[in-house]
Amino acid sequence: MTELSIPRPDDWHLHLRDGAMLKGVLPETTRHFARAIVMPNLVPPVVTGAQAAAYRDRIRAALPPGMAFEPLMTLYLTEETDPEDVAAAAATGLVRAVKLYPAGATTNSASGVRDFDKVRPVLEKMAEIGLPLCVHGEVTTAELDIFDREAVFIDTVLDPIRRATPGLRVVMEHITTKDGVDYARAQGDDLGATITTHHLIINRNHILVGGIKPHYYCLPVAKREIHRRALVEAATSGEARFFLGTDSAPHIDELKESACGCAGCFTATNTMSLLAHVFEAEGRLANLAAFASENGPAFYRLPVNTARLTLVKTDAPAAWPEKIVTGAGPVTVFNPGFPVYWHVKD
Ligand SMILES: NC(=O)N[C@@H](CC(=O)O)C(=O)O
Ligand SMILES: [Zn+2]
Ligand SMILES: [Zn+2]
Repeated sequence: MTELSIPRPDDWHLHLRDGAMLKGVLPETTRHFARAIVMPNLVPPVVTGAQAAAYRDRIRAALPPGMAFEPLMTLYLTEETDPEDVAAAAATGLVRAVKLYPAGATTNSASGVRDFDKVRPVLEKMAEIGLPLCVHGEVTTAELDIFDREAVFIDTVLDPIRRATPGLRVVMEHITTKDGVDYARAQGDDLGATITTHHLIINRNHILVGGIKPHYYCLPVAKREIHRRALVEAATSGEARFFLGTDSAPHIDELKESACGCAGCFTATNTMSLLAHVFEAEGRLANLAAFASENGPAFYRLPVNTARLTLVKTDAPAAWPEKIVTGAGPVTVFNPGFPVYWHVKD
């Protein structure tokens, strides 16, 4: 097949940041995606309904002229979050999910949750109203090996939270392990899991072999090849519980290429080309629509987009800029390290 038409995709996990960075990276997403679940880990974080409304307005103001794009807002769960504020923000459709960051787990997560008993009333309210909880699933215990943090989180935090809060709808964000895939598959339809573009392409060798590659460093960190294979198999399976969340997370080069480089891969620009490549290599191009365009809306109880996106395979490799120039500084686009022949038709 050399041409593939799918419903316009959505990104169910995206970092847009704010200010000059927002302005610079937003067109990279809106070019291909109709909607995105926008992560709330700004500094300071988006905690209240009023802050989410103000952030949504800043995103709308930064949109390229004439561009239709719907930001789906999230709230950053803190130990002080007010269940009534969450419910009010969800009732108007402003807020589509609440994000749980264990304190210290990732970029800008210092205000995250330490004591899960403190957020129990919010979780119970969310279960009542059907509002999904999006979870960064890594424990932060200092002694625990960074490659084991997701698997241990599932057993010691995620599963107990779900058992204690019947009816709570949960999205395991950016799963990176076979353990995550297996756990997701064993649950009912109240659990979904997003998979990023880059975790379908890199394993931990890509970060470390032949010199350290800061642009491949993200959290959760890429794992062994058996885990990448499990993610590819899950993403391309067409199963309803797995959907695309790019976790495209821009950081300026200066902060990535540093003695203490920060976590995040920027994939908004070339995600659709990369996904078509991965799905074709599995012989599962027919399931790309499910993963990128259909399963996410079904989980979030939203309609599939009526507009469409066409991908074309050509003899010449697809080209994209090595870096996006933003007012905050240059942001390096994720480089898969191999040529990709699929590109999005204008
Ligand atoms: N994924 C990352 O490596 N970084 C994200 C945070 C996150 O999603 O954990 C970021 O905000 O930069
Ligand atoms: Zn995360
Ligand atoms: Zn993220």
